[in-house]
Amino acid sequence: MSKDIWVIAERRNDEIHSSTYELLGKAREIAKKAGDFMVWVIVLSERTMTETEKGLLYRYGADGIIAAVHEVFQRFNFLAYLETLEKLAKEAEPEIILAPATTTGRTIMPALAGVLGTGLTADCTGLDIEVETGNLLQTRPAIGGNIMAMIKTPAHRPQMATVRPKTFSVLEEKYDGPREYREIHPIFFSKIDRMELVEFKGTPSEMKSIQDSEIVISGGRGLRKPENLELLKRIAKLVNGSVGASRPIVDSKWIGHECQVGLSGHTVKPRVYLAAGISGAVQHIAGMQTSDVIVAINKDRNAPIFDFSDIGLVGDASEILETILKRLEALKGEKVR
Ligand SMILES: Cc1cc2nc3c(=O)[nH]c(=O)nc-3n(C[C@H](O)[C@H](O)[C@H](O)COP(=O)(O)OP(=O)(O)OC[C@H]3O[C@@H](n4cnc5c(N)ncnc54)[C@H](O)[C@@H]3O)c2cc1C
Repeated sequence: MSKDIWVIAERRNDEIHSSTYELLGKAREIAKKAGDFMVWVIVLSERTMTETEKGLLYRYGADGIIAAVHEVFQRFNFLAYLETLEKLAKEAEPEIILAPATTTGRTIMPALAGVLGTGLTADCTGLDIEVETGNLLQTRPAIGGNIMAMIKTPAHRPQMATVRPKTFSVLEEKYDGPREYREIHPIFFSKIDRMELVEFKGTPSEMKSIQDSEIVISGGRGLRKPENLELLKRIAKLVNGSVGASRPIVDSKWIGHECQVGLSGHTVKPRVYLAAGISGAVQHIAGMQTSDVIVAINKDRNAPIFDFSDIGLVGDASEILETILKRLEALKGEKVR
């Protein structure tokens, strides 16, 4: 009998979020290495899935889909999610359960691990499998990001982990597996209406989120004053990118936490990451080191950020940013205010 790896899908704005496809890619890699695993995606939705949605999940690595359909899943409902996932997991007994470390994943996975009597490794940055034992090798930063811990769960099943979005890449080659589909319509036994959604506040929508952007223009303490963030914003707007930040300037309330890159912020993997006035502390690097091209601006030529950069510019951040801005404006032939 095959063993199962589950990926719990993240849905946002009625779509499967990219973090689900990233986890599917990693689950596929683990299944291939272990040999006898099947990869399932668990989708909790208020409606039946379309053929296009199913096709994408299969293409990106799923052998099968379990869709739990109920109107309550229109929004995240903790009790309904927990009851459904607990029941499914107790029936199917998967070996491994993975979920994105999003607000939903971070809320439901610890509770699910609790009711299943197993452990959870949160915010993993690497996953692998020990083929002989089937133990999941879960890597995550520890002690403020200064060491990487490798965690195994040999005595309990399922093995559960969350992984930050943008940590893994989606499968490049099309996967063509068995394509099983099961749909269930849960009946709830606990009082799921004990929780009421009072209000839903999305993140400010004037710019794309840093995790969804192909270009992230980030600033750190070397910007010296909040007004210089304006330069980052104008450059980001011209290149259709987003503004990121190091932790000190988020702590100083120059910009919101949704923009923080790093260990206690977000992980990003854009095509271009520009770090202006950021020293390159290990906790910041943890959130951006897999970006395709890293450009750093720093007045200190020995700043650690240059060890991780493809292009390094030594000089004053605001002066260099102004030059970049002028050049971009000239190239575009327009002035964006
Ligand atoms: C548990 C934990 C979690 C953390 N999580 C995060 C996280 O998620 N994200 C994060 O960023 N940090 C995080 N930190 C903080 C981290 O350790 C660093 O303190 C932080 O990243 C430093 O931010 P910075 O580079 O902006 O500032 P600094 O380290 O002060 O660096 C400023 C840089 O700007 C340069 N500079 C100064 N003036 C100029 C100028 N005029 N022009 C150009 N360059 C100039 C300096 O040479 C220096 O390199 C965390 C720390 C801990 C302990």
